[in-house]
Amino acid sequence: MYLVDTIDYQKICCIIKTFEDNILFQKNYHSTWFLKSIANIQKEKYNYGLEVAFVGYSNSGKSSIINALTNQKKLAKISRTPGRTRLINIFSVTSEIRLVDFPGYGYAQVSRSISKKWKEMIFQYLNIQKCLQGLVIITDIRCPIKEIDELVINLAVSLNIPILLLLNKMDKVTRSIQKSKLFSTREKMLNFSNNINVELFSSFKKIGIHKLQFVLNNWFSSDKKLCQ
Ligand SMILES: Nc1nc2c(ncn2[C@@H]2O[C@H](COP(=O)(O)OP(=O)(O)OP(=O)(O)O)[C@@H](O)[C@H]2O)c(=O)[nH]1
Ligand SMILES: [Mg+2]
Repeated sequence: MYLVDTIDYQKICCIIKTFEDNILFQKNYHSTWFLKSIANIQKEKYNYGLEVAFVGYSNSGKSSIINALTNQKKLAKISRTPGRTRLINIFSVTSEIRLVDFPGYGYAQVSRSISKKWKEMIFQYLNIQKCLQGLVIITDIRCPIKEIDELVINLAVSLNIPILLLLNKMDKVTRSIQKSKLFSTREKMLNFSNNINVELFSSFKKIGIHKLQFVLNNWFSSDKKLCQ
């Protein structure tokens, strides 16, 4: 009897804590501010606090998702022209917590050497960034998962970096396509790991924001050690 009570008490405390974290961070995401743009991850590596990176193919909607999450229209620059984000843009949620918006990988109109540099930057970043708590990979729901996405997923899995894969622009397809794409992508991700979270998202319709916040809150949870 006593044991059952203890377990219930622990469960309740855990639920309250998750709830508090969500309330706390929901406010904080909205007051996120631009910290700086950097061109070279090696030189400017942050070695304090916690961060989450947003990566994906050019034009998949990385910057729009950061704007939707923070409920700000112009925090991250968005553009119809792929390849708009050319530097790594870092945003601060608090003095210890950062969101990192990467240039999109793989776009034909950006010269091959620049595109190659951006890819290398992401691989380098994943390998060296000790503050990284998780990786949000963004794809356009209408496009197949690209080989470069798979390479990034493989590397993140091998480094034990948690992944959230967002199928963005869900507003562009019918409900049945949304469902089947979600199902098939979840199936596909099992080939990499059984721990990859896949969700639908639309920054236009503001769908999926709460799930995104929930995952980020977990990654940023106060139990995690700040890197120093
Ligand atoms: N329909 C629809 N369009 C979207 C959505 N999210 C982003 N877009 C559009 O997609 C285009 C690219 O958005 P960005 O946020 O700049 O994409 P990005 O991945 O940051 O692009 P790069 O920085 O160039 O790699 C813009 O025209 C956005 O308005 C969405 O949920 N639905
Ligand atoms: Mg961008």
